Amino acid sequence: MSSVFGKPRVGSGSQSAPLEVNLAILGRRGAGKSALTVKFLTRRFISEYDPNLEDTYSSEETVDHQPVHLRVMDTADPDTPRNCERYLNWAHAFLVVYSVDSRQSFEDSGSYLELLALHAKETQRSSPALLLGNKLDMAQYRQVTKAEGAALAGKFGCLFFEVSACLDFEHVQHVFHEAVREARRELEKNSLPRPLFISEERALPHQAPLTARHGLASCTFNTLSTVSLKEMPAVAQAKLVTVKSSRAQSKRKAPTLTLLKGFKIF
Ligand SMILES: Nc1nc2c(ncn2[C@@H]2O[C@H](COP(=O)(O)OP(=O)(O)OP(=O)(O)O)[C@@H](O)[C@H]2O)c(=O)[nH]1
Repeated sequence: MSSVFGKPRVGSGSQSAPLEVNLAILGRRGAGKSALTVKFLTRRFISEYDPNLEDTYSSEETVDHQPVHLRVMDTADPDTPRNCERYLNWAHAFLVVYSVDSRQSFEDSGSYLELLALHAKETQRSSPALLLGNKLDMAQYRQVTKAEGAALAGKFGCLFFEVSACLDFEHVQHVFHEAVREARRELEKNSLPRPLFISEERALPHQAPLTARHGLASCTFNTLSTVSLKEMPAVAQAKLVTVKSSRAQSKRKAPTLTLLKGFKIF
């Protein structure tokens, strides 16, 4: 299992091994994280999910003619984010989702973006985030304007899209592929040769864990509670379900699809 979650590889052409990209979907409960994930993987909109299940799915994609092994973690933070390090340290890119008909979900998305910014500062390693205003089909009940979404994204320097999990698949796919492109850019940047330093070996001063220094892994999220790192499950324990999108898209080839969050898709 550990090899499944191994080190990312950056390839440049279709001949090379697939690029491996881990993508985490964050957002308040009910924002539509599962619906978007399932839409992307299967082209279908499914309206009911078990909100307490968190799964990581795997899909073979082709982005800009390059094969990509994409893993998508559909997170399920309870009312307060818990054990955020499980995705902060795992993902190469993040989709932060709010619902255009929920002001509260928009505010929470801002807190998630702050959490990501703080983590990037702390680790000196930034992972791109994309902000998604979901449920565009519910625009008549808007509580968040498009301009507000764009402004929040601008504040954190991330891409912004309004989408709907129950409208066209192509738009949702485009957003996921944009996340792959962003992750790829970052991975390529990090894989550039770095200057070589030869320094005297010295014991590192004791470093307090990230949690203790900035309260980051404790995921203080507005008024949220503190979380013990010991509770954090290893990512490799996450259930991995492989959905090949080409098969998923064909009813004939895949009469019964792999279960997603306990739901059979026919
Ligand atoms: N109209 C509409 N409803 C949506 C859309 N996306 C999700 N929903 C509905 O919103 C509700 C919540 O969607 P989920 O996908 O379960 O949301 P989530 O963010 O995964 O929530 P948790 O699983 O609780 O973390 C469900 O009833 C979905 O059917 C959308 O784009 N449009």
